[in-house]
Parts: sequence; C-alpha cells; structure tokens
Amino acid sequence: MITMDDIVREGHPALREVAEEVPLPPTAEDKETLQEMLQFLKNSQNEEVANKYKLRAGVGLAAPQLGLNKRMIAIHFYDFNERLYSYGLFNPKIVSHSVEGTYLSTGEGCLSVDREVPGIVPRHARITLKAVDLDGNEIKLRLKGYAAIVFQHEIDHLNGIMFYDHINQDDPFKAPDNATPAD
Ligand SMILES: O=C(O)C[C@@H](Cc1ccccc1)[C@H](O)SCc1ccccc1
Ligand code: NI
Repeated sequence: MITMDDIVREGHPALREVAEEVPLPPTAEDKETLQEMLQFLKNSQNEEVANKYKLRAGVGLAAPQLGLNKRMIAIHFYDFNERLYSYGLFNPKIVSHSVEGTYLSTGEGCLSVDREVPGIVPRHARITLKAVDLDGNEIKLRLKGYAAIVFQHEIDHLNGIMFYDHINQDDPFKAPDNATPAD
C-alpha cells in the first residue's frame, strides 16, 4: 500500500518535470499503480487507517508525487453537495475553461509540501476535462467550484507546477480579478 514514505517532497526533481503521456491501453503495472493511488486517498480519509499508517488526508494525488514521470492522477472526495468524485485517470487534459476564476479562501496545501504556504491560489472557475479512466473508457468531465480546483491542482503536478507558483508574491491575499471564492 502507498504510505507517506512513498510521497516525494518539494525539492525532488519529479515535482518539476513535465510528465510523459501513459501509453494506452495501460500496462497492468500502470493500472495497478493508479488503483493504489486511489486506494491511498480512500485510506487517508479513513480515520482508523490514516491514524494507523500516519497518512495525511488527501483528496487528490498525482503520479509525479510518487516520483513517477507519468500523466496519471487519482481523485477522491465528496463535494459540498455530497456528490462523490472518485476517479483514476490516465492522460487528463483540460480542453476548455472559463474566463471567470475561483479560489479557496483558505488557500491550498499539498501532500508534497510539509509547510504552510499562505495565499490565494487563482484557478479557473469551470473546466472541461478529457481523460481515460481505469476501465479504459474515454471520459469528459465538466467541473466547477471545489471540484474544478482539485482537478487543476492535480493536473498542475503533471506539468511540474506547485500550487504556490500561482500565489501573487506582491500581495498573496489579493483576490484575483474576475474571481469568486469556491468556499
Ligand atoms: O498534494 C496533493 O496534490 C493533494 C492535495 C490536493 C489539494 C489541495 C488543496 C486544494 C485542492 C487540492 C491534498 O488534498 S492537500 C490536503 C487536503 C485534504 C483535504 C482537503 C483539502 C486539502
Ligand atoms: Ni499537491
């Protein structure tokens, strides 16, 4: 099972690389890895398992955070309306996005960052994403609000981008133009 020991921390080169497309159909190994990434998120949100294995809660995980240069992400969370988002995705791609922006008023964190980095992280308010899921199906997702933020955070990891790269260094808590908070 994946534990925090498997998650690389800032400074590791994998977090600053552009990850490679995964050849499809996926190998059994790539499929197994993505399934383990999804299981990690479920484990991290289960109090008993998280305490036993000292897991930090996570709603998303990208393969580069395991030191793997592969375009794979796992997502697992319930949004504010209790809708479950649970996906293992190969080669996710944002195909369109809104001009309007959004952000979490409390900022963002990252399982690969063992420190608080305060500040607003501007994100697209709505995105349309295409990917291949664990069953090999091509899927298209239209996302907004918190869900859009989580998927953008993970897809950033595939492009070597960390959440704090987006924070306005001159005024970290300045609300971005044309943006409304998601929370
Ligand atoms: O490091 C990661 O990629 C996982 C992040 C994803 C994330 C953080 C902030 C905003 C959107 C996505 C972890 O989930 S950080 C810990 C966490 C746990 C529960 C809720 C929000 C953040
Ligand atoms: Ni992260």
